Amino acid sequence: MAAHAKIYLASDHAGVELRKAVAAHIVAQGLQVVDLGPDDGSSVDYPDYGEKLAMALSDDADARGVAICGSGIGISIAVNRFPWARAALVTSAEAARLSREHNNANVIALGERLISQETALACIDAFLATDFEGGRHARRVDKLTKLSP
Ligand SMILES: O=C(CO)[C@H](O)[C@H](O)[C@H](O)COP(=O)(O)O
Repeated sequence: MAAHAKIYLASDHAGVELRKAVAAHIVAQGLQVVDLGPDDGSSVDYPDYGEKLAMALSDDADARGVAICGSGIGISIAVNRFPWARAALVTSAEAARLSREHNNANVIALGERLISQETALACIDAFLATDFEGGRHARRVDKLTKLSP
């Protein structure tokens, strides 16, 4: 990942605690975080924060995103409504690594209610440290971009 790249974070109410832990973890590595909220655990709707995150990535090809809700499912569905987003919902560092190597994922989605903080941070580390492999995977990712009904 480019050293100057921004990492945007967003969650719903069920992802606030993990999002704050992820933010601190990334900042401690000297990387740039933009936290899109919400600030506290008052109930909000994941489509709204998925949209905020996707829109923040719309004109920044180097940027990455972290999307968190209770399961990671709702917010990953929301983010993937936007054609420039490739959000990967992962539960292991191995899956996070593959999401970068094979899928060039620009967003990692996590479920605060389903995985431990330790696993989540290991997923983040793998996601940030891994480059896209290109080659045959580039052909497939290009096809993803062109898919339409
Ligand atoms: O989208 C989800 C479930 O697939 C997320 O886990 C949400 O965070 C969850 O639905 C929120 O549920 P709550 O009962 O309103 O806290």
